[in-house]
Amino acid sequence: MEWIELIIHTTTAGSEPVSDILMESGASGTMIEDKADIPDPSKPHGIWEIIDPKLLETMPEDVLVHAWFENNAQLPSLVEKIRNRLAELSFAKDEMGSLLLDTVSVNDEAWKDTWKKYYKPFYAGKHLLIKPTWEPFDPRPDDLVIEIDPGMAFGSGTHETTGMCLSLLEEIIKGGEEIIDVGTGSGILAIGAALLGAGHVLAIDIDPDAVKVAAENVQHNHVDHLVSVQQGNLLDRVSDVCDICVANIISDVIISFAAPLMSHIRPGGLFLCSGIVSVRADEVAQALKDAGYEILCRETKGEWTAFLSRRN
Ligand SMILES: C[S@@+](CC[C@H](N)C(=O)[O-])C[C@H]1O[C@@H](n2cnc3c(N)ncnc32)[C@H](O)[C@@H]1O
Repeated sequence: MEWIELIIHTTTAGSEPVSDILMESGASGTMIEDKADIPDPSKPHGIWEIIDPKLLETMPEDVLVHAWFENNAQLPSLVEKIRNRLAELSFAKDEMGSLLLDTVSVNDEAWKDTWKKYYKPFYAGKHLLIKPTWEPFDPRPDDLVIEIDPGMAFGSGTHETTGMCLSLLEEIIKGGEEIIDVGTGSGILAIGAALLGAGHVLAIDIDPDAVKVAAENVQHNHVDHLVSVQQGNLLDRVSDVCDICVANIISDVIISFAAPLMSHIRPGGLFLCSGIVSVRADEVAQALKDAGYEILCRETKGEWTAFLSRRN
């Protein structure tokens, strides 16, 4: 398969809106390259030790947003639409930078390696450390390390929607819960839940490639006795009932899935949903309330919203 990498030149202020345009256009992943994200190495900083000291010297002056798309017949018209949305963005907001768009062709192997260049260990929540499988790193004694190779699946942990789920899971898992992870992607949330003390996690994805990647990651993290991975459309072939359901999927799916999901959550159980573009958050909140959930918390990061709700 051939992949096309789009590179947009912008500013720190422009990086999130540009990244959101690319994700909403169907990018397999985005990566922001911004010098401002790198802590000053001369000052003591908890995470500097996990960043390559040479990184800063090699970084470009512009903020670059990289995004990867499968090369197919629709790509030229998609790139045109992205150009139009970037033009609208520069018109609507100041300080977005040049918004120049470069394209680079990359084959499957090169795509994997490109990702790897930017993917470094980082903390999501207080104790959850996301570590690419190939990166050496000495964790702190109380760290819970999720080793991930996302491959072609979504779920490196760098996306806001995943980050919000991980930190909320860290707050709500007390130990022994039965959990269903709908749209598991790389398996990152399922593995995190298992490390946090869940009794069992059922991880489901519609995409067979994601199921394969998730199963490999589950095995790599030695939680295969706690996590079962299976292919399926939402909970179509599932009869399990859980204490917590987590779903990092798009708004439309959450809206239509909230009511039927109820019968899979025990009374008093929790539904954690993410992947909601904030402009649609009120619509999702209404769907949750209409289905009978009580919203316990609403979190926003960048342009994204997550809800923690309870089945009463
Ligand atoms: C945004 S990714 C989330 C991946 C991971 N859980 C995370 O938080 O990073 C959404 C995942 O949902 C899966 N998905 C989309 N529609 C689905 C459906 N109807 N049933 C099951 N999985 C679905 C996609 O294949 C994708 O892997």
